[in-house]
Amino acid sequence: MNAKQLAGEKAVEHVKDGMLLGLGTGSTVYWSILKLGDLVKKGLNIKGVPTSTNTEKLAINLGIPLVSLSSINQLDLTIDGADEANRNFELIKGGGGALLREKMVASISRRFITVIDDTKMVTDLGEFPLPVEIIQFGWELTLKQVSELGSKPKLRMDNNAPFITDNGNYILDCYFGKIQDANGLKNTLNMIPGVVENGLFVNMADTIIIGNKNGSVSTLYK
Ligand SMILES: O=C(CO)[C@H](O)[C@H](O)COP(=O)(O)O
Repeated sequence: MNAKQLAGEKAVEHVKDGMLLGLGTGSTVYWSILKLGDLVKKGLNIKGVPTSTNTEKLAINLGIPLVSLSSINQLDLTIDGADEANRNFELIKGGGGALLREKMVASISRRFITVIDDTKMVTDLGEFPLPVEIIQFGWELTLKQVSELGSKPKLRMDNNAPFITDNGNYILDCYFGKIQDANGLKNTLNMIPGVVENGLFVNMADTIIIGNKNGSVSTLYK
């Protein structure tokens, strides 16, 4: 079993019958969703809110009942991946481009479990370029304003055309170097008018489940 599968499947042990779940996006939480699909077939009663069209399709194929974000006030638990995590439980997310919906879903979750492999646990955030979702209108201006904060933003591409998020927006991938004040940077970025949201998740994750190369799994609680 690979490290992502170990972490993804371990997280499902925290799921209880009757829960409303946030379903994250990516190749690690994929294993959680697969496992949930198995359990639903065996009678587990859960409902999920997907964080991307990819996750929505996967959940529908597996027979996991879904509800819309607008129809609920709170989720019991969200399971989602991350691109980097540190010991303060701060995360960089958005490598898969789903950061906006992921953050909206995480924001109404009583618990948020992050599932990662051991390569993603870091001392300082920032080696992974921070994804920033921006609107298409005037994107070059937004890129300039983000670069003035001390980063080197690059417009994310997909086969020679800009990558478009599920929300119809662009993504800037931004190298800031070591991120010392994740909360400050998160708030500063979101004050730029063309920025919709960024991939810094602060005070959201309460549990980090790490799949290790040697086949073990570590769980960190905040
Ligand atoms: O934030 C995300 C998508 O927007 C993913 O959770 C993150 O990119 C990790 O993905 P993976 O588990 O495939 O490495």
